[in-house]
Amino acid sequence: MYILNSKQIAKADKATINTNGISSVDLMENAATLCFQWLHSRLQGQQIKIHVFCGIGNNGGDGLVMARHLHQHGYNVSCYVVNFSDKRTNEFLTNYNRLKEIGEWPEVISHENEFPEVKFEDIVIDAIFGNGLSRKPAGFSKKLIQYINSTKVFTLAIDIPSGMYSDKSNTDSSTILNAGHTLTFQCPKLAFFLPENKEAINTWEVIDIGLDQNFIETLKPASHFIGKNEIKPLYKPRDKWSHKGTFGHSLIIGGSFGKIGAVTLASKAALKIGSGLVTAYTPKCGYNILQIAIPEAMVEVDDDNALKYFNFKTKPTVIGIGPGMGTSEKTKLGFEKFISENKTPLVIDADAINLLALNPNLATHLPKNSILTPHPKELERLIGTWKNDTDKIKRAQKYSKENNVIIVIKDAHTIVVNGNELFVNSTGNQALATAGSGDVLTGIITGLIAQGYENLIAAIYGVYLHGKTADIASQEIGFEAFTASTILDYLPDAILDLFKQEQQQPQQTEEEPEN
Ligand SMILES: NC(=O)C1=CN([C@@H]2O[C@H](COP(=O)(O)OP(=O)(O)OC[C@H]3O[C@@H](n4cnc5c(N)ncnc54)[C@H](OP(=O)(O)O)[C@@H]3O)[C@@H](O)[C@H]2O)[C@@H](O)CC1
Ligand SMILES: Nc1ncnc2c1ncn2[C@@H]1O[C@H](COP(=O)(O)OP(=O)(O)O)[C@@H](O)[C@H]1O
Ligand SMILES: [K+]
Repeated sequence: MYILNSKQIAKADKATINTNGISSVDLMENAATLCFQWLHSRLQGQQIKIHVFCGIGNNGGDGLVMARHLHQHGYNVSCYVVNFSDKRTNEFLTNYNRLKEIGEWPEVISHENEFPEVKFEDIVIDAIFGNGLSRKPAGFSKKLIQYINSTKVFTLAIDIPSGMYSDKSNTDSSTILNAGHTLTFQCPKLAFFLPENKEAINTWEVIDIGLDQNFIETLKPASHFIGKNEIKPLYKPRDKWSHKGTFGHSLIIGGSFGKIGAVTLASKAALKIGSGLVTAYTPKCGYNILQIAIPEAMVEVDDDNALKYFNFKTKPTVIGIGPGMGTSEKTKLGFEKFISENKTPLVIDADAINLLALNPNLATHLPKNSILTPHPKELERLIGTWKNDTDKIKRAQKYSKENNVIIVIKDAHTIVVNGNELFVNSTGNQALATAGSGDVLTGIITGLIAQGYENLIAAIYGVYLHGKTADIASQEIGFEAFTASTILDYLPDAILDLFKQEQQQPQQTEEEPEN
């Protein structure tokens, strides 16, 4: 599914109206009615006080439509116009009149003295600012957002929490409404996945308002939300006559004294995802550990307690390098020599990223489409300190383009960056916040490339499956007891799940609407 930016959404709105013979007011009526139905199916007429705060643009228009339906269904609702400007859109005015026609006059709020009392047990519908936000809220609209936030009331945001831009940073979180749930139109917004918005975005789901898909294709959107529908077609079925040689040879380079576990986990993961052969290349101190821990793997050794020579004999299909490797001087020198001579596809993680960051010229030697898998701290070493999360993405895109590499920005929402393209992962949860889970990801991606998955696909697919293990396992064992080894245990379930029930609407809510 595409992630459209605010300009693309506005264009798609216009194109749908122009070519599909639907008026803008009808598009709004459909969109907002779906939002009303979402709430109605949950409340079933309960007399909870509902406050609908409407701006003066089309987001406000949505709020007015919802207020009308809520009144007509007998809810206890108060509707307010947040009068931050004299401009009103036609669709707003049409729905303002429709509300008046049923005898309901919205209250106009033009000053902070006019804020209604909002109680914790009420419900707020946030239709103040939507996709047309052009600057951060100020004055009494900012105060209103802060007031609503201070009540901790449940807030249903329409399209996007007010004060949040869909595709760029508003780093002043005090000007963003904290939504309990967001009903977003047509597609998820990039802002939902940025750590800086973690207070404002909680659960969300997409409301399909039927924008013209053919037109959206012509926009060639560069950002994608990766769910099961996107992943399933990537799966490569195995031929009956295939043999271990068909599925490539992964070489995992890493480990140092006290950190052989990292290379062990990555090697196991490469095997478990289906690499035909796996060799671990590690310091001598790792030999017995690896041979005992993984009977399926071969082991080659380097110097005593840390890597130095990087002179393995294996001829691998792909190399995963970095887990547990350390950054000692001898390892650094050996690594630099290795990178400047190596031509084999690479997955670069952990200390290999740290060493790359220490010597930026090395990146020019990386084979095209090498994959880097930094966690936030490693990313900062690589691309420098960012001002905000959109700056972070821009810097990663620049690094990716300059060096022809793919960057996997690991986080609660992992984003795969390939030049301008972004692939936002939909799976994973806080169970993965455990030592070694990144090492396992390195092994998974390496093992996928060994089997013939293209590098970009291996990164997207690997990140999805890695997260999926946590989604499945946490239903059965919770978060705490999940360890990096649990990822390996649940990889079979994650793969088989691709062929189970069809994907539902992308959403981050646990319940389905009742009919
Ligand atoms: N048919 C359709 O198109 C459909 C659209 N839909 C709905 O429309 C929404 C987009 O509507 P929209 O474009 O009218 O923008 P919206 O966010 O309501 O307000 C813009 C107004 O706010 C103003 N403004 C901005 N920032 C400000 C600030 N900080 N402080 C003060 N003022 C500020 C801005 O002023 P300006 O920037 O021009 O100075 C302008 O007057 C979209 O999110 C969805 O909910 C759905 O119904 C589906 C069908
Ligand atoms: N809260 C979270 N939600 C989802 N995924 C997470 C969360 N915390 C961590 N992860 C995932 O776990 C992995 C952690 O990687 P990393 O920090 O490199 O671990 P390690 O160095 O211990 O191997 C990444 O894939 C990251 O996306
Ligand atoms: K809103």
